[in-house]
Formats: sequence, C-alpha cells, structure tokens
Amino acid sequence: MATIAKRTRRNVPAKITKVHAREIYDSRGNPTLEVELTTPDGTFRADVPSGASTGDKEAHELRDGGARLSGKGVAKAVTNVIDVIGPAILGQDAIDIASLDAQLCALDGTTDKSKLGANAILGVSMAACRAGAAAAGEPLYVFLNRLAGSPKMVMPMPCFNLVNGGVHAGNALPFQEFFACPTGASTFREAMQMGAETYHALKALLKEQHGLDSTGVGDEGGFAPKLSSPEDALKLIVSAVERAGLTGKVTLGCDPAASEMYDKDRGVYNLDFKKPAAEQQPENIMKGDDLVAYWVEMAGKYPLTLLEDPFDQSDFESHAKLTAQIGGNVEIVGDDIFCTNVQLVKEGIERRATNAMLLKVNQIGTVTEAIAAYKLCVEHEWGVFVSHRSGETEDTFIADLTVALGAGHLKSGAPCRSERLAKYNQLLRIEEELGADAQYAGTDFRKSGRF
Ligand SMILES: O=C(O)[C@@H](CO)OP(=O)(O)O
Ligand SMILES: [Mg+2]
Repeated sequence: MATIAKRTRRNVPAKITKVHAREIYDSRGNPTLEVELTTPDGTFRADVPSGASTGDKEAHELRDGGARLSGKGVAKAVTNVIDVIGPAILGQDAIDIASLDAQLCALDGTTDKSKLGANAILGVSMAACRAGAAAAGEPLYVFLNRLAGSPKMVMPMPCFNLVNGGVHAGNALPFQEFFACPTGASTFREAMQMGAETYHALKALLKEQHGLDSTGVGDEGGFAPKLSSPEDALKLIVSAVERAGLTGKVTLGCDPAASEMYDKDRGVYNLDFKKPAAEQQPENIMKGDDLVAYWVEMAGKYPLTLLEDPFDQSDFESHAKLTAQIGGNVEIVGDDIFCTNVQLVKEGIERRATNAMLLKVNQIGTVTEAIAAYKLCVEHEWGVFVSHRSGETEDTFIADLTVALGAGHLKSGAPCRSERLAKYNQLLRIEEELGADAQYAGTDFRKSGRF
C-alpha cells in the first residue's frame, strides 16, 4: 500500500457550495440522473444506475409520467436535487456522510424515498462520498473503507456475466445471468484475463455450434444466443472454460432472477415463461420443491459456486430449503428478496433463507444504509456480493466500494462494453495502486468483511 501510506489525511471540512443535477442516458438508452456537488476541493459527479428485474421492495426510483420512446424521464428527480435537496444541504460538510445521508432521509420523510426519489437521494450521497474523499486527501476506496469501518481492503473476484437471458435478452432463455467466476486466479489482473479469454472462447464456440447470429449480446454484454435450455448455457460456459485452458480455475455462477418466472396466481415457476403458451412444456412448470431439486441437481452436475435469486422474492421457504442442502458448497445470494434493506436481511437471517446478500446501492438509496446492510451480513458471517444494475453508466463507484468493504466479489457484467468495463478497469487501477498489499479474494470470495 506504498502509494496510499505516503498520503497524509487532511480531514478538512468539505463545505458544500453548490448542488446540480442533469438528465443523462444509461446503457439501455434510457434517461437517468447525474448529480454534481461542489466543495472548495472541486466539483464531484455521480451517476445513478437503473434496474429492469427490480425487487418489489426496492426504494422508489422517481420517474416522470408519460412515455417517450427512450423510456420515462427523470426531470422531477433533477428538480428535486436542484430545488429541494440543494438548498437544504448547502454549507453542510460532505466528509460527514452519515449525517448527510440521515438528513437526506429526513428531508424525504417516506420509508421508500418516494417523495424525492431514491435516484435523487443516491446521486447526492455518492457524489458527497467523492467530495469527502477529496477533502480527506484519499482515494475513494480508502475513504469508503474508513466510513464502513471494514477491517481490510480486498480485490474482489469478478463474476463475468457471459450469457444473458430472462428480461435482459430477446432469446427464450428463462435465466437472466450465467457467470464465469475466476476463483483460481491469484490477482485481479489475472482474473480479468481469465474472464476475457473465456469470453472469446465462448464467442468462437457459439459461432461454431450456433452460427454467426448467435453472438449478439444482452443488456449486460453477455451473449444472448437462441437457446432455451439453461443447461445448454451452463454446458457452453464449461466448454468455453475448457477451451481457454482454465478448467478448475474458473467456476460457474447463475442469477436466474426467479421472481421474473414466478406465476403468482398459480404458485409455480414457469421456466418457459418467454415462450408462447402453445410451446410451454409441462416439465418446465415447477413447484418450489421441484425447483429446489432442480438446483441441487445442477449444483451436482456443474461447478456451480454461486447462485443468486433461485426463487421468487416471497418464497423464503424454498430459499431456506436449498440453503440447508447446498449452502455449504454454493453461495446462495438474495437480491430481490432483500433489496439491500436491513429489515429484510434481518428476516432472511432469522429464517436462514440464504447465506449471502446482493448489495446494490440504488435498491436502498444511500451509501450509509447500504453499508448498514453490509455490516449486518458480516456480523452473521454472510457473504456480500456487490452488483451493478442492468441499466448502467460510466460511473465506477461500486468498484471502489467493493474493495473498501472487502466484500470479496462483485458482478459488473461481461468483460466488454464500456459501462461494464468502467468498473473492472477501475479495479485494475486500484490493484496497481495497492501494489504489494493487494490481496485477491479468489476461492475465499465468501469471506466478506472477514478477510
Ligand atoms: O438482477 C440483477 O441482479 C440485476 C443486475 O445484474 O439486474 P437488474 O439491474 O435488471 O435488476
Ligand atoms: Mg439479481
């Protein structure tokens, strides 16, 4: 950590002198929010991402009424930042993130941030962290590490989303994300190379087996081939890993985003939900227990190390059954079921629903609350998997946050497309800056906050 140690922490107040916001566009071509916060150290920017397979209990993303071809705008959220939040926080110290975030929550006054918008609030919270880091004279990841009181900064194991399905792609694949996880790398740089090589091997395989038109990509940069069987996707990644000469070093992960395939009225999971009714097969309509058995089978057949949202967000029972059966070997991550919300995570811990939480800052709306959810997980020896959203920007905040927390793993899509690579490339820079002190999580990726 040579470079960092040489810096002297300034810790001068970072009085906020101006708050500005504007509408920009995300990686899906939809409007999203950008915030700029000015202190004597300069102007600090943060962009807010946006999800497609959102959890029912996520903090409220404020969108304007009416539909444009590019999706609903965020003009109201922009106005809330400029006219409501700005005047209220002028003169505040951006170094004191906890107080600032508490003030933002109080100003909103609702439990789901629906008055001002979680997007408006989060943009200010993230930009303030950047201003605070500048005032302290530290890189963002060091500032966030102290803010979280996390014992160790760790380079995360990146989970590369190589095959896209679900609501992120136009194919018939029911599961949303299939990951290649370079657990066997020894540095983050090597993990990146493994991810990129597996990606290229997969592209070549897809061309050979499914033709040129199979190499189009989904929302997160992974390929979206015309497959409908999830097992075919798992097999393809196993073959790509083999072709890249990385067998044993790269394992698999999957986020089926099962809330999307849950038929509430019938209480069943429909793995053919993207197919016309006439083509749906009875064996692909499953009850909770059938799907538990399906996942146990998949974990036995494939080198699966991580499984996110294997059931609907309301189905704590099936989550708990699966965690009891395979949780020792496979990290079972809750995304829609917890929404980075301390109250929901508490319930999950009591019911032993999973053994890890997905952390998305915009699901809860302030950096402070996301850190609180992280701390609760660490106390209970749960994993914390940091995540981008399917609608992303060039903002790299989550890269710094993941290192800062020592969360051990993150997902930021495929190793292609700049909004995804922005995070991975920032991690390459951080690893270089940490120098000899950089520790890569690798096979220990589940030891979030306990390295
Ligand atoms: O389900 C997820 O984990 C995410 C990110 O990959 O997708 P979205 O942002 O659409 O919710
Ligand atoms: Mg998910």
